[in-house]
Amino acid sequence: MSCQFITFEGVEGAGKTTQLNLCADWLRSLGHRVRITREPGGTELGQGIRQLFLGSTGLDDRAELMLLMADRAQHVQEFIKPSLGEGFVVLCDRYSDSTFAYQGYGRGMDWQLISSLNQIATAGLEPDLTLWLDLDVDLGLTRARQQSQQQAMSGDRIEQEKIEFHRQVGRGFRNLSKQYPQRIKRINATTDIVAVHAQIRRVVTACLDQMSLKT
Ligand SMILES: Nc1ncnc2c1ncn2[C@@H]1O[C@H](COP(=O)(O)OP(=O)(O)O)[C@@H](O)[C@H]1O
Ligand SMILES: Cc1cn([C@H]2C[C@H](O)[C@@H](COP(=O)(O)OP(=O)(O)O)O2)c(=O)[nH]c1=O
Repeated sequence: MSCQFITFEGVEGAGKTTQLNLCADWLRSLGHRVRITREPGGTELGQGIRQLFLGSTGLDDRAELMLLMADRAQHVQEFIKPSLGEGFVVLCDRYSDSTFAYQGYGRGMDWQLISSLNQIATAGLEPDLTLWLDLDVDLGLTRARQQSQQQAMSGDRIEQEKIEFHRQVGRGFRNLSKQYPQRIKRINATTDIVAVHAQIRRVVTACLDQMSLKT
């Protein structure tokens, strides 16, 4: 297993962005060349898609899914693949697992439909490692809503979904981690920021060590 493409996943407010930034700083301090990015919104096209995705009212489920897939297709071709090709470690805030969790489990959309579209969008590119920040949905939403309040913003369209939607998303990530135990590593995100980062260091170090054993 290579360890160059790492994704961060989890429910709203799980700490993905905070941990991704800490992980990037740490990897850079070890001498790795790192690029950070996110979905939706990792390219110029994607920034427009992100606004439509988070801000539209009355968005149809299939339209929502295809916006996400258009974002991903552009992101993979324009940013992720070239960065990997240049030898960067790419840390990405959300990727395909979010679609299976939110649109699959949350919205109840057809799994096969998502898989087929995702295969087209990613051209088969899967993460080498996925860090699943496992946090109780209610706690995550509390954190996310506090953050929105501090920034004097109302939560986005997804954050405002009803609690049962978010619970389904949480179940989705749990089931995905069972389905892909080699790739998806669970991180206990209930502890403080430093302790969560320490867990991530251990998992990423193990992944990097495995890679160097194979080269
Ligand atoms: N381990 C933690 N304990 C308490 N608060 C945290 C922790 N990690 C992040 N936060 C806070 O929770 C909020 C959401 O964190 P963020 O990293 O943006 O999560 P996400 O990207 O998963 O939505 C922020 O205000 C952040 O400072
Ligand atoms: C990538 C992706 C994101 N999303 C949602 C999850 C988030 O609510 C939103 C992205 O917002 P973002 O601010 O990146 O999430 P967070 O606040 O958790 O860091 O998009 C999907 O529904 N499906 C997807 O495939």
